[in-house]
Amino acid sequence: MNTPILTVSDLGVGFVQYAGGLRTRTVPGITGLDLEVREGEILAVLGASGSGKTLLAQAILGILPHNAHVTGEIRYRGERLTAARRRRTLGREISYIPQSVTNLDPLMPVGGQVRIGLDPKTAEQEQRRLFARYGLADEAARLYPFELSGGMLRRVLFATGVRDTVRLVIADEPTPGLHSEAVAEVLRHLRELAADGAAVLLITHDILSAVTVAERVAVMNGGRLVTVESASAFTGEGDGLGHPFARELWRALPQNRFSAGGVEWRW
Ligand SMILES: Nc1ncnc2c1ncn2[C@@H]1O[C@H](COP(=O)(O)OP(=O)(O)OP(=O)(O)O)[C@@H](O)[C@H]1O
Ligand code: NI
Repeated sequence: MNTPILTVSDLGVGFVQYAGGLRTRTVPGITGLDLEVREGEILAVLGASGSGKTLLAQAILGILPHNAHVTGEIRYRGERLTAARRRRTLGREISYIPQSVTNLDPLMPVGGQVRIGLDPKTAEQEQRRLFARYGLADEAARLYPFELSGGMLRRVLFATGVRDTVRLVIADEPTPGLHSEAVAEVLRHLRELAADGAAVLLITHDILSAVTVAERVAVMNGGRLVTVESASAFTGEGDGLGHPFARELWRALPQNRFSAGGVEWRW
């Protein structure tokens, strides 16, 4: 059995809001969430907009907004992921592929952004290697983000996020707005990282990407983890899915609507 890389136990994220005067109230963002990702595995986290997926990523990375209050425990390779441990591991062993290309600096050529955090002696060479790995031309290193297409920017995000030493990859919606070939390419890159032994947490609301690339699919709704299903159960009419919510998601896909065993799907 592969070793657990990331273990999240009873995670809670709440937001402290002022309710008039000095009174505050806590609005829940994530409640009682448990999950584990093992080396070499892709776990997809699937959920509608606002279900708490990005909050989960931000909680792991320690980059939640200041008004957020976190409870529960996050372990990386068996040990608590404290602020000190994050400083040592983020960008080296733990890599983050953010939801938005606005995470790139608009005022800096992309080659320089890929070299950030690399050993200065070998940074240039390593950046070229990463560009080659992600199908970016050498000359693109001198370009600014606004000069690149959406698909190329996604590749730059991979090149900035991924290091040789990586053991945990957190990718937050790496495929929106991409045409199907570019989506397949992003998924292939995630598969490669898992094949190299990394644990991959793929956050997405695209059920087809999730079931194509992941081994297991965690379904979130309203800040809670509803169920973790085997990706292979998302097939046919979804009868192998353990939880009715997962079956409903699967059967609601346009291409599955008329295949629900002769039962007409409600519109
Ligand atoms: N700074 C904040 N203060 C208060 N509430 C917040 C804050 N940030 C996020 N939330 C709330 O937490 C909930 C979960 O947000 P989150 O960004 O994790 O959703 P998501 O599943 O990533 O959605 P999407 O698919 O749109 O990216 C949302 O209802 C959001 O309104
Ligand atoms: Ni999000």
